[in-house]
Amino acid sequence: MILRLAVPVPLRRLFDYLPPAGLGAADCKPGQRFWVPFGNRSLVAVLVDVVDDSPLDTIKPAAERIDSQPIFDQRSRQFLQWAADYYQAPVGELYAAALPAALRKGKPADHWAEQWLELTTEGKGLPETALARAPKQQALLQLLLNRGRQSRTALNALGHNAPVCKALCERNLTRWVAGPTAPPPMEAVAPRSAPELNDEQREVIDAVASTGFSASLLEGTTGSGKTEVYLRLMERALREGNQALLLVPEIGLTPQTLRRIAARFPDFRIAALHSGLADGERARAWLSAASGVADIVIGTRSAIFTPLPRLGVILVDEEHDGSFKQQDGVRYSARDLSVVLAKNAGVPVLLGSATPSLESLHNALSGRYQHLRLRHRAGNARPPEISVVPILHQQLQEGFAPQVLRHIGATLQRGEQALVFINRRGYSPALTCDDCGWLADCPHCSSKLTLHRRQRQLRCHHCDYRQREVHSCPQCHSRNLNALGAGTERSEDFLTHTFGKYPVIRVDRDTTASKQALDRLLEPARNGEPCLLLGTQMLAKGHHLPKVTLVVIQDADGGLFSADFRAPERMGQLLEQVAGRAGRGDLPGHVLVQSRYPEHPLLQLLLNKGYGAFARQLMEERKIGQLPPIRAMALVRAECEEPRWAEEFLANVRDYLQALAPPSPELQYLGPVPALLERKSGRFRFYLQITADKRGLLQQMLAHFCQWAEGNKNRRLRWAVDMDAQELS
Ligand SMILES: Nc1ncnc2c1ncn2[C@@H]1O[C@H](COP(=O)(O)OP(=O)(O)OP(=O)(O)O)[C@@H](O)[C@H]1O
Ligand SMILES: [Zn+2]
Repeated sequence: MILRLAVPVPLRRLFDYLPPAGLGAADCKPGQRFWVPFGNRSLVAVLVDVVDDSPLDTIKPAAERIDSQPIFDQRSRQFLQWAADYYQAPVGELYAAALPAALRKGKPADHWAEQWLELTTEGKGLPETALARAPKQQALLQLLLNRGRQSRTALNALGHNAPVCKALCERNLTRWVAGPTAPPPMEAVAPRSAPELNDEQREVIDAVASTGFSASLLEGTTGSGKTEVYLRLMERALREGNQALLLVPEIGLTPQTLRRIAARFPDFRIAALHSGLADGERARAWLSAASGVADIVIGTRSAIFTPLPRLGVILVDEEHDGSFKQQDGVRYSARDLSVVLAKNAGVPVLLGSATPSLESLHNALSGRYQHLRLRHRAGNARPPEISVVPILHQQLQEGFAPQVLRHIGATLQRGEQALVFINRRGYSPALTCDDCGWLADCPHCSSKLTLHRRQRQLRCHHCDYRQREVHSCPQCHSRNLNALGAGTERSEDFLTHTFGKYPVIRVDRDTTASKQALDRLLEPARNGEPCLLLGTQMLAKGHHLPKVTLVVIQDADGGLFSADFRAPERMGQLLEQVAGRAGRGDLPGHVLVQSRYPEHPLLQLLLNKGYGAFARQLMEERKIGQLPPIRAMALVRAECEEPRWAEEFLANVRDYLQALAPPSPELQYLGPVPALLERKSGRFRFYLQITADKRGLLQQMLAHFCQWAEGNKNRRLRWAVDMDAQELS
């Protein structure tokens, strides 16, 4: 008997081992983890297959079995293999990416096994009122009758203490049994009932069949009640005894989101998977999902790889969000994989957004996905009114046009809230010397350092390099240093100075180190007091603040002239999402967009016709340029401290690939070219771009290439395949 294991090393194959000493065929099941010797290291590997024979002459035994039961079920193993093939990723690394850190490091799943309290036959048969004189015992009994067995963790969280459990056990009404991991308890919230659906929402829900595979894009304007649609579809799956998976963007998984869901589903077990959890809690949540105990699984990108044995529906919120694409290591798209998983599991998947990605829109317009729409805002809210404020020859104050400042003042005076969007954190994005022209550069990247005045630091936003703020020029010693341009800190100072009577709340990565911090910061805004919110894209998504009636976009021009063909799409999404924060309650909303190019046709289209028309125009341009999503695109990336090596390597790659498949109108090569950020963390970065009519051909070529390139012996050069690349940076 031979064990075939996925070992976390950068090689695209499985590895054969003998069973650990003392274990037989019946002890080794696919999906269990093992410690295996690899070179002179010991690694955590996952058993994928048990076979009779191996092509190898000498095979080492695995060192030790870690799990008594499999933790990856068959469907998740197939899914991971599929993803490894599609993204040209080493399958062992993909398994590692699927596991939470504590399990990746080899802690046995049994460590989180739980005790469960369940009813005995006597307990089940007890008349309703039998324990009326012991109300605590009665309450516990009722809970077990209504909701089935309960984990010790859940009972503690619900306030059913040990003596009460013991009393019921002594009466032989209940007993403790060993069972699977339960999700970490959530903070208690008051249950909330659902609003009545409007007609549009009902049509959308009816259009999604409850069983069998289907993929749908829900294109629903901001504030149209998409979340309500997700909740209803989840509810339907839960009532049928299935698990629901909700994927959210990285900044979308806030305590507020969790509370909203917990309030709707008090009777179901929720496992949240996100980076804010301690290792142990995250392992607990993951195992509770993998064993089928958790009913609802909410997570960011990597949650797509969690085994879900009872999966019944998948929902992807803000499907256009860039954080669904992993940008290093195994470069997968959780959004795209969600459709594959739904297909494998035979369940519906719904991708929702007010600003769908061109990829999903293309799939919807070509009929591959069902195209569902919510065109109106839910409740009484109306769409906001949008105006452009030209700023080219205007006398600006710290980047704000005078009429914009007047509008902000008037809004606050009416007792309403204003939101100012600035897509740059820190005080100023460039520090320069007025005498000699010196500019504060990152020593490791081809980028400038951002001044963070609060911390008295200069920081690189690409590699996180930090140094003390300087007050004289390191080159000519002049003290005439000039901070150019404004980030959130600088605007905060200015707006606080100008509108001092009202609280100014700055929301960016620096003020919201934890998810709880964001919640706390937004507290005054949720309470409805007049205040001024100021922040980066963290403010653009998901927040529902009915008193925000004015949204100011300080600089709309960022995406208009970039070398990245996706930049206008991202700009459009961001502007529409930010604008969508205005007027979500009963009060009408107004959006002011400052621009140096108010006549730019794309900006005009976006502001006058909305994102839908804008995106369809971009699609026409992609057709002309034969760019994604019309064609498939992959990048081969290479980076090295020695730029020549990376460039040479990619030139060889190009020769190799062209020998396999010569360029043609259907298959085009570009590069090697330097990445938009040419140097990062001391390494020079280049890519080779391949666009193809047929995804299958691209896949085949790249699979051959990976086998060839795995032999690359230059340890200082890193290379990677980026299938369906999202960024050219
Ligand atoms: N059928 C309904 N009747 C009344 N109010 C509703 C209904 N559906 C949703 N709402 C309310 O409308 C508001 C906006 O809904 P929700 O946050 O779900 O919108 P959304 O489409 O997800 O918005 P966005 O994409 O901008 O985040 C919420 O306060 C929600 O409770
Ligand atoms: Zn840097």
